Order: sequence, then C-alpha cells, then structure tokens
Amino acid sequence: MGIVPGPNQYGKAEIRLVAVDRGTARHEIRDLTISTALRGDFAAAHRTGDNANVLPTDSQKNTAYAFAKRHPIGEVEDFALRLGKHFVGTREPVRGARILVAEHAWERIEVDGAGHDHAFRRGGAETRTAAVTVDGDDAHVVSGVEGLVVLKSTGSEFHGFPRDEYTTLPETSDRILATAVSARWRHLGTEVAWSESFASVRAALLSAFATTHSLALQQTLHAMGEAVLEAHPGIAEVRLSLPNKHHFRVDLEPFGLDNDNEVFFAADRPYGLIEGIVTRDDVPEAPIAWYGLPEF
Ligand SMILES: O=c1[nH]c(=O)c2[nH]c(=O)[nH]c2[nH]1
Repeated sequence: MGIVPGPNQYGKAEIRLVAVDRGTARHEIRDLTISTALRGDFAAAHRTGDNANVLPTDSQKNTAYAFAKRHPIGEVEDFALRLGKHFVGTREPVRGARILVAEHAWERIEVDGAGHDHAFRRGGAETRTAAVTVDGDDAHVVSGVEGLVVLKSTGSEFHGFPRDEYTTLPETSDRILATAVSARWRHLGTEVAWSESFASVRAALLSAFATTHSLALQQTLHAMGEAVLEAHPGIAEVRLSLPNKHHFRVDLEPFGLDNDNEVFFAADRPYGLIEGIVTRDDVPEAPIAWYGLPEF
C-alpha cells in the first residue's frame, strides 16, 4: 500500500484590488476580489517540501496587481483568462489554473442631480463573478452572480408535500417567496460579449423569478435556469443555489387583529437551501470547469 498526494492546487485567495482609471478627471473605479489557484506537478513540495516548482502565492498576488496596471482590466472574464493563461503559459510545471474574480459594484454619488467625478457609494451586496479554468490549451469560462436578493409578495404556494410525525408546516396557497440568487453559468466559448451576456442572463433570471407562479422554489429554480438556456444558445448549463428566505405570517389574533398576509416575521436562519443544475442534454459535460467551486 502506498500513500500518494492526490489532486491539489494552491494560490492566493481573495486578493483585494481596487483600480482607479485616472485617464480623465471623471475617474472610473473597479473593485475586484481575485483568487488564483495553480494546478500541476507539485508532488515534490507535498512530499518533501521541495519548492523548486512552487511559484509563491505572493508572486501570484503581485501578478494580479501588475496585470491591472499593464493592460486595461476590461471584462472580469477576460481579466481572469489573461491571468490563467499567463500562469499556464509561462511556468512549465503549471498545467492548469483556476482564477476566480468577483466584482463589487460602486455607483457615483449624486450631487446637485449629477454623478460626482470621483466620489462613489457601494452599489449593494450583488456581485458579478467569473470562474475561469485553464487546463493546458483548453479554457472554460463560468460567469455568475451572487447576492441578487429578490422577493415576491404573492404568486407562491407550497402544498402537496408528504407529512410525517414531525411535520407541522401548514400548506399554503399564498406566501412570500424570497431568495438571494447565487448562480453560475458555463459558456461554450471563450469569446463572448461578456457584459451584454451578463445583463441578458441577469434579466432572464429576474423575469423568470417574477413571472413563474411558484408551487415550490425548486420549480422556480428550474424555470430560472430554463429561461437562461432558452435565450442563450452559447450557454451550456446553469447552476443555482437559492436560500429560501422564510417569511412567517405573524399571528395578530391576540391583539384582535386579522393578518391577511400583510405582516411577516423575516427569519434569517435556518433557511431551506434549494440547489440545482439546469443543463442541455446535448452538450458535453465539463466537470473540470466546476471542480472545487464552493457551491457545488
Ligand atoms: O419551496 C419550498 N420548497 C421546499 O422544499 C420547502 N420545504 C419547506 O419547509 N418549505 C419549502 N418551500
């Protein structure tokens, strides 16, 4: 019997990078969190601490900062592809790279009805993400969104479920449905108009959430993924993670009041967590594009 190193990767996690474009007095800012991970032959480091193949995570971090100055950052997907291809193309033992990028939104502060040139406010909890996997000469791009918080005040039911000795949940034909959408979608190609694609996928997710009369969050999840795939032939699959942000109707009877779905207690935990993949059945799977991603 032997004991050998299994699959491994290493890199710098959550590099915080803010870039200011000072080309004109009207500054533009980009706020990214970047994680790098290199894959390849690092067995010697794992077995004996021989670091001959180990490009320091510190150098990987520095590369991200230098690239933000050397080239325009551009689309997060392109920035991640550029970094991943650099590591794989220039360091012989590096045969693969996974680059994660999350972009945090900032908006201009309005002063006297106009956006200020160099003062911004954070644009909320929603982030746009890219997860790029470079595997030798192959590259896979998975775009995504996190923290897209949505709620419908009606148009959601939940009934017909099995009951056992521990079931107390009443059936309902009218409830609040709320979630914080985490979604990732895999592109078939690497040359895409990324921002347009992102805006269109986001719109499809939101529209499906709004217009699906929901009998279960599971059904809404599928409808959201299906809407994305129907509108985007270049997307192979969508993975969604949807916390069911429960809203419980408050019993106001002790106060002599009725409550026709008007006053709720918004619980933050525990929450149902509904996750699923919506995929085309006629495209090859790409497990490596997803390997090690936190959600799935
Ligand atoms: O949409 C729902 N799906 C469930 O699986 C579930 N389980 C639960 O208690 N409430 C809900 N709601």
